[in-house]
Amino acid sequence: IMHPKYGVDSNDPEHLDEIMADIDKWGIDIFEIGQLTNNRPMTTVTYTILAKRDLLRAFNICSTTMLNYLMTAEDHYRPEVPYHNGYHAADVTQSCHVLLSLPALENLFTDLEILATIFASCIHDIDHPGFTNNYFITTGSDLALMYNDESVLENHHLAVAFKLLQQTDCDFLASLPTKSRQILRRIVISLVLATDMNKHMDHVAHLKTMVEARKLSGADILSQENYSDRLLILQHMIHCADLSNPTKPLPLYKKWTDAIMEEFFRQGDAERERELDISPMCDRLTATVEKSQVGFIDYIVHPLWDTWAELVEPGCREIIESLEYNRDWYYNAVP
Ligand SMILES: O[C@@H](CN1CCOCC1)Cn1nccc1-c1ccc(OC(F)F)c(OC2CCCC2)c1
Ligand SMILES: [Zn+2]
Repeated sequence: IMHPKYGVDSNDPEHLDEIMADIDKWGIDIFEIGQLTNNRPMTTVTYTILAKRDLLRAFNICSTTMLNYLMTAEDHYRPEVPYHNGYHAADVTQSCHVLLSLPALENLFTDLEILATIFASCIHDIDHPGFTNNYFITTGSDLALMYNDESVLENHHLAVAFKLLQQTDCDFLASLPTKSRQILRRIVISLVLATDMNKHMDHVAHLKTMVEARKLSGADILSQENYSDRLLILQHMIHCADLSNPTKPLPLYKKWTDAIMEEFFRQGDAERERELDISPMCDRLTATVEKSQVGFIDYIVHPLWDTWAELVEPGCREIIESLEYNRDWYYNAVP
């Protein structure tokens, strides 16, 4: 059967054609894609990328099954959660798609590794409840009990995503040989676990070590890195994509900031209600949004992207410039 061009129907196909022409560009408007597809940004973006990269054909994936999985997965993101919903999933997936195409990474990854990265990105926050790992741990939730306080949400996202494959007509990996399924599962688990902010410092340190080692060995291009280095690069890539909001065009960045702050404030409201300590930046009565973004960029986002930029230079120059422009904008907006 034939499917719509981007996998989903649109109320304005011509306009969607225009927007989707930028699918390979940093700064595509994910919010507009959602408005044109009845809130299906994740399915639209992921299906388009997999089809464009010819991965559906490469792995003999049935389009109907792929779309069944993507729609079901997108239905398992919670629309009432301000930030961690299908729009964020679409954003991280499309950002990884652009990073995978950087010249320095050309011909480095296998099709299976690329499929795994796109799959991991689109499900990496599935069924996110809109509260942090720390909230579930300190409130002694069943989820923290289930995962022994270790990467609680990330383990949950993985379990939900793989469970959905067991639904009839959703197993888009059915035609993969068992060995490939096992390799893909291994990569997806490792990439989603890598999005745990607790792992941030280890990431940056580990990638810095690899970049330094390559400098010493004089290897000027990334080629045929060993498996563990390739996996490390993909882990860093999805983490960069997850923390890429401050590197996007300012109007988009501001929308992401409004969304995450509302999500954090709702957690702060719940903590106040339960007479718990209110987490940093979660108190809507005392928050300093602009100052927090400057700190977020200076201490977390810029150091992370600086390391990445060194690995893939000069592919990220514009992205870093956009980040530095945005940082100055928020710095000057501090009341
Ligand atoms: O929570 C963040 C890291 N923690 C580290 C410990 O201190 C508090 C912040 C990362 N993270 N994790 C999930 C979502 C986000 C996250 C994503 C986009 C964010 O801002 C903007 F780009 F939209 C964002 O901003 C928060 C509020 C002010 C500073 C950080 C957060
Ligand atoms: Zn995320």
